[in-house]
Amino acid sequence: TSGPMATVEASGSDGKGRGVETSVTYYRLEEVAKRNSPKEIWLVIHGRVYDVTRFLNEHPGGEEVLLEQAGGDATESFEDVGHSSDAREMLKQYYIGDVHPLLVVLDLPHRRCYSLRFSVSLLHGGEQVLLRRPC
Ligand code: HEM
Repeated sequence: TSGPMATVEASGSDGKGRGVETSVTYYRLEEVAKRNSPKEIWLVIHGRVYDVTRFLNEHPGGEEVLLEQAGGDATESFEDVGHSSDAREMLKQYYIGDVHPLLVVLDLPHRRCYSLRFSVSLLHGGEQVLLRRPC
């Protein structure tokens, strides 16, 4: 299979009488893993998927570090650098969807080692969960 696993649209009220609509596209980890070359680079940071292809030659930290993380979970390396709030703000322009939490969990028994973070809430702003089996 290919393409995003699902797009979930939700609408509701924000409690102040205003309508709120949210749309989240969920990707399988295998889909992300394919985008691992300079032609197309996707990264996962805190359970969110970013297409950083057009950011590659603009990254102040260089292309190399992004290529190293391409197609995988870059949460730890992104946080280790101590990126500024400006850098965190920039993430938004490259956001394309989320990693689906349930699929990630189901896939774990097949993996020898892993370190995965994702947000539990269907909508944004949920708790972060870290699942880890060290290599
Ligand atoms: C879309 C994701 C990313 C964005 C938007 C981003 C953005 C930035 C920005 C704006 C800076 C300048 C310093 C700052 O404002 O903090 C920076 C520096 C840097 N970034 Fe990233 N970055 C991303 C991903 C990564 C990843 C995955 C790594 C992996 C190691 C990384 C490593 C670095 C390094 C080493 C520097 C240089 C720090 C320095 O020279 O002081 N970045 N990045």
